[in-house]
Amino acid sequence: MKTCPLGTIDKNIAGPKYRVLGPIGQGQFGRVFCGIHRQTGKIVALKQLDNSRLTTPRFLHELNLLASLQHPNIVAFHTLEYSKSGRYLVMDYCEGGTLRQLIDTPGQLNLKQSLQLVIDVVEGLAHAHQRGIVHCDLKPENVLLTLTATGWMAHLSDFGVARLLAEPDSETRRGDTGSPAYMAPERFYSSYSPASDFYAAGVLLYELVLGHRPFSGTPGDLMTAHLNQFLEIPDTIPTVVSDIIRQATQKLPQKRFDSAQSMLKLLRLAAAAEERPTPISPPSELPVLHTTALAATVLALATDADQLYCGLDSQVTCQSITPAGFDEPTQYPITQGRVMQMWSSPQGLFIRTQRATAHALCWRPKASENEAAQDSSVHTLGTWQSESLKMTVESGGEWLGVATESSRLGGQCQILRLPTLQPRCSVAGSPTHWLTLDDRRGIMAIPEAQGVCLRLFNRRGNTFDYCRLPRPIHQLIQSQTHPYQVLALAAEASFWITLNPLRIKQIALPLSPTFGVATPWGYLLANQTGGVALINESGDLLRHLNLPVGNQDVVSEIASHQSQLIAATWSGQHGALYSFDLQPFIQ
Ligand SMILES: Nc1ncnc2c1ncn2[C@@H]1O[C@H](COP(=O)(O)OP(=O)(O)OP(=O)(O)O)[C@@H](O)[C@H]1O
Repeated sequence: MKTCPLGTIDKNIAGPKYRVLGPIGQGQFGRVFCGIHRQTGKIVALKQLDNSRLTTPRFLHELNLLASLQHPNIVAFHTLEYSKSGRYLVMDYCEGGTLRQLIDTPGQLNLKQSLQLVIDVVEGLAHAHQRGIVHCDLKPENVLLTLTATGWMAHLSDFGVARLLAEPDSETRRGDTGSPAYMAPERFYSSYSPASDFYAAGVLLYELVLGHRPFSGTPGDLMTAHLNQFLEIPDTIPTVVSDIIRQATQKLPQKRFDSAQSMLKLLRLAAAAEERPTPISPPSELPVLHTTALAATVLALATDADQLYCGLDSQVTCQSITPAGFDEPTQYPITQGRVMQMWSSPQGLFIRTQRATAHALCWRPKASENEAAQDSSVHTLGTWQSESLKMTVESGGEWLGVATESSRLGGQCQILRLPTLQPRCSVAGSPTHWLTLDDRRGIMAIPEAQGVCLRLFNRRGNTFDYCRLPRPIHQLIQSQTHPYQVLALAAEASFWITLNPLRIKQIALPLSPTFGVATPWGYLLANQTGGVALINESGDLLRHLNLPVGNQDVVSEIASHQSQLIAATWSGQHGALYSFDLQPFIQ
């Protein structure tokens, strides 16, 4: 067992060509891993095929079917790998997880997006049916998701139960039945046809639109319901959508859609007619805990266990946060230019400043126990000349990342040890954003024609392209509790990303955030007009809130302190520092 870059598992488990990054799931026939092709850097799914649980005929059956199917809406099968630990199917990796996970996160899909996912599914079915293959086990667990510029794209997976239309009867009775909650009536009698898949697609559409399945109970209850009960569809659902569900779920197969194309035609009509935005519940107003007047705009905010630091033009103020509000501030003049960014860390406060093309990093070391906080002074650690410079300080305060742009050399990123600035490694590239994840690895966002590529780099300066996001991002935030979890803020939606193994969630937000900070319970996002969104550690939207700031006020920075949100506002002449209690909203 060796330590692999993103966790502690045997990275050679799937043979020499692939390095395993982490386990992603457990199927009936073995574990599924996220892996990377060592030579090309392509991320793949490695599906282990446990010899004891998967008989050779069953295995050859799935393999044959998979190899004959190549379509954008079917998870692509690449090859079969043999290693000491067994056989592995190598498949395209779907970073969005399963449709089941998306359905179980409320508020992520509107009707148009749900229809688009069912269109994807039926496109995949159309391809399989053309090749004489009936899936026979369509359900949200067997639909995997990838990210595209327009949202989620669905891919059919798991053809383990699939049948060939021309299969003789004896071969079809292998005991693989499918999932009763989505099974067409004839499937309970071992009969099947493409219409059986349309039935399951109708149940899937019902579940996506209404948030629950039409029938529940034991397998026996489900069989009785599918054979005898009609689906009840509320009047609130647009007629064109309820007509599709009704026709797809007719009890007699011959009364359902006669082909995938005829179902697709109606689904596309319904999606084109559906332009309603997702309803957004009105935000709750946050009660103010404390407020203090400010004479200048706050350009940067940071907090530690009991202090609040405000970067105000060419000075930093430091004040205690007490139950009664903010104490009188102590001022530290900064001689290197304007304060642009601050990081609070166990080593003290780091301050990035800028004057024209001159950039500097200043440091106010943490006061030792017998030294009064105001005794510690601010030192300049280093200066850089560059048109543009991006800096990042690792949360432990041990590593500094500096990305500079040179017309001759292109982009160059350096990792330096803090506070000595002793070089650790350098990485080529011009990231728009980057983070040092720990003392061994970091992540950078490299702009591409459409969106960004997230590139990992290690302490030796090696890089590999890890995943792509379909939209440009304007901030990358590292989680406080999981170093390999990040939130990427983008217009319209943000992305919650875990890196070991790779998993991406697109979070539909009620606001376009300008500011974001990590907290012990998740992430705190805000825009300039006082809209706030709370995201939990799993990447789910907890609450949409509003700061009761004046009409003329613009939020210029935010910070978090325990369960408080601290916000600085500026109206052009006056400013204020507010604190708000988030406790009731994060439980
Ligand atoms: N290509 C893939 N990309 C990303 N994740 C995948 C991929 N294939 C499988 N997974 C993940 O692994 C889990 C298990 O997949 P698998 O297909 O083995 O199990 P299953 O759906 O229970 O199927 P089976 O009935 O064959 O056991 C899935 O739920 C999914 O989370």
